[in-house]
Amino acid sequence: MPISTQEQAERYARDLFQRSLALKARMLEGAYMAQLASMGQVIANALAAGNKLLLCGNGGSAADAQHLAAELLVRLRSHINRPGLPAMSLAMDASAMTACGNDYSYAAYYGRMVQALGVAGDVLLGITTSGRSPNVLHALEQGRKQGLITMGLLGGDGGPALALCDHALVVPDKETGRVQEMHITAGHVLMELTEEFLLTQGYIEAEG
Ligand SMILES: O=C(CO)[C@@H](O)[C@H](O)[C@H](O)[C@H](O)COP(=O)(O)O
Ligand SMILES: [Zn+2]
Repeated sequence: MPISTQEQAERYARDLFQRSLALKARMLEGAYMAQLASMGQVIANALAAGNKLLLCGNGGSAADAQHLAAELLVRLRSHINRPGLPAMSLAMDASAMTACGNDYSYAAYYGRMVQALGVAGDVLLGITTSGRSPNVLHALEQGRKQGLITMGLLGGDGGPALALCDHALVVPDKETGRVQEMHITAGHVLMELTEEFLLTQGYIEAEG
C-alpha cells in the first residue's frame, strides 16, 4: 500500500498495532498459556538440576535469543536481584559463525554449537517464525541426538521444526513480524516463569 500522507502512515501504523493486538488476544484462547506454563516449569527444572538454556534463531530471532539469554544471565525485573542463571545465545560468536560458514556451511553452525556445548538435560530453545530455517532444524536434530530437551517458539504450521520439539508454542500466524512480536512476549513470559519457579521452589534467593 503506497504511503504519501501523514494520515495514510497513521492508518498503516494503527493497522499493524491492531493485527498485533488481535493475535495476542487470540493466543489467550486455546492451549497457548498451558504450553507456556509447562515450558517455564521445564526450563526451571533443568536449571535447578544444574543444566543450562541454549537459544538460537536467525535475524530478529537471533536478537531475541540474545535478549532472552541476557534476562537470565543478568536481571529480568529491576526489583529482583539474584544470582546469574546459565543461559547462552548461540547467535553471538562472529568468529565461530564465519569459520563454520566459510569451512562448512551456515546451516551447520547451530548444530555444531549444540554438539560442542550442549549436554544431556540442557534445554535448547529454537526460535523460528517459519519453523523452516535449516540451521535451527539442524540444532534441534543435534539436540535430540544428545539428550537435550528441545523447545520451539514457532509460527505458521510449525514447519518441520515442530516434530523436532519436545515442547513448542506455535503462533497461529504466518507474518514474520507479527509472529516475532508474539515470540518476544512469550519469551519474556518464559523467562519470568522460570525465575518465579526457581525463587518459589527455593533454588535461588533474591538478594537485598
Ligand atoms: O526480523 C526479521 C523480520 O521481522 C528478519 O530479520 C527475520 O528474522 C529473518 O528474515 C529470518 O531469517 C527469518 O527466519 P525464520 O523466522 O523463518 O526462522
Ligand atoms: Zn523483525
